Amino acid sequence: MMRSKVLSLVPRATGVCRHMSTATKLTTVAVDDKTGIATLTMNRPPVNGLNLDLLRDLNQSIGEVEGNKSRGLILTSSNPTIFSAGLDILEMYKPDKDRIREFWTALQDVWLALYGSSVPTAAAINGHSPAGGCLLATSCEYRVMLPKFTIGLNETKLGIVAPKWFMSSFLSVLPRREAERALNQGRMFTTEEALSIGLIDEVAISKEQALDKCAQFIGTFAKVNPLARSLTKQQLRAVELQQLENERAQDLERFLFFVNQPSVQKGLGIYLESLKKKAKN
Ligand SMILES: CCCCCCCCCCC/C=C/C(=O)SCCNC(=O)CCNC(=O)[C@H](O)C(C)(C)COP(=O)(O)OP(=O)(O)OC[C@H]1O[C@@H](n2cnc3c(N)ncnc32)[C@H](O)[C@@H]1OP(=O)(O)O
Repeated sequence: MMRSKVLSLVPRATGVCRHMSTATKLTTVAVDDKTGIATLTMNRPPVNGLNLDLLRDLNQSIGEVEGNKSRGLILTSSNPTIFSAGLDILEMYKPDKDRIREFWTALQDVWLALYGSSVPTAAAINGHSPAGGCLLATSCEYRVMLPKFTIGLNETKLGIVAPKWFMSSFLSVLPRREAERALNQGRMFTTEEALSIGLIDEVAISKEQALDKCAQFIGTFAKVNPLARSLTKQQLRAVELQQLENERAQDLERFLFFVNQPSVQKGLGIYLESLKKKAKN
């Protein structure tokens, strides 16, 4: 059955996959007709850096999945080695004063939509997932990761501070003691370390297997009343969601104040240079 504007038909392992009405270019949504599960793929080369445009497209795609009665949402990346490199540092370095407000507001929107999503969510982490990438993954209810990649909130290593709501997602997955130590250290975990600490739920040997495992997780809710499940999830997550809703404006001002500090700008500039030098070598 056609559930939205269909742009193309692409066969997948589980069923016929319908590409939905994503007029956007940096994300795609494909709904499997057999399972009813939507796969949301980030596609912003080279590293899925979360800039304003990708954040806007993520918002639109999450909204689309919420609206099209999908049974669940799997978040993944089209890049074979990077889930997301986190926030695009170019948005924060020597920022345009209007754009950076829109950027942070769009990031808040993405977190509220994903962490608060009414459908079951899972991340197929098919590559590195630092900082904002880890935020996206930990906002989902389940995580499956491929071997030999890294994940974590490395902000302190960059001389920046993860906001409270980044920490909320992290704390919804890790025990407090582990989360506190990792956040203070800015620690990046290998896939194997992430599994042993509980930051991810499973390891998969391929992206296909990761998507299947995510679909299996979402399938575990098949016999659960959807309204009861979604109200339960929303109650469990309500405190953190409400806190950001209540403090959105202050959170934005705190971010702007912090990011515009000369020492923070200097640190971001040095970090960007080091990334570029690494890319050249
Ligand atoms: C009191 C409370 C106050 C609170 C105030 C709030 C304060 C601010 C909070 C901000 C929170 C920030 C969250 C973030 O997400 S910051 C971003 C963190 N991300 C990283 O550290 C990742 C950096 N990248 C990497 O480690 C690697 O690139 C990666 C492992 C992802 C991939 O490696 P690979 O070797 O495959 O690719 P390259 O390193 O060669 O990169 C290719 C090009 O992409 C550029 N790049 C990479 N990452 C970023 C990025 N995050 N932003 C912008 N650009 C990025 C890299 O420079 C290369 O570019 P060129 O090809 O032009 O050289």
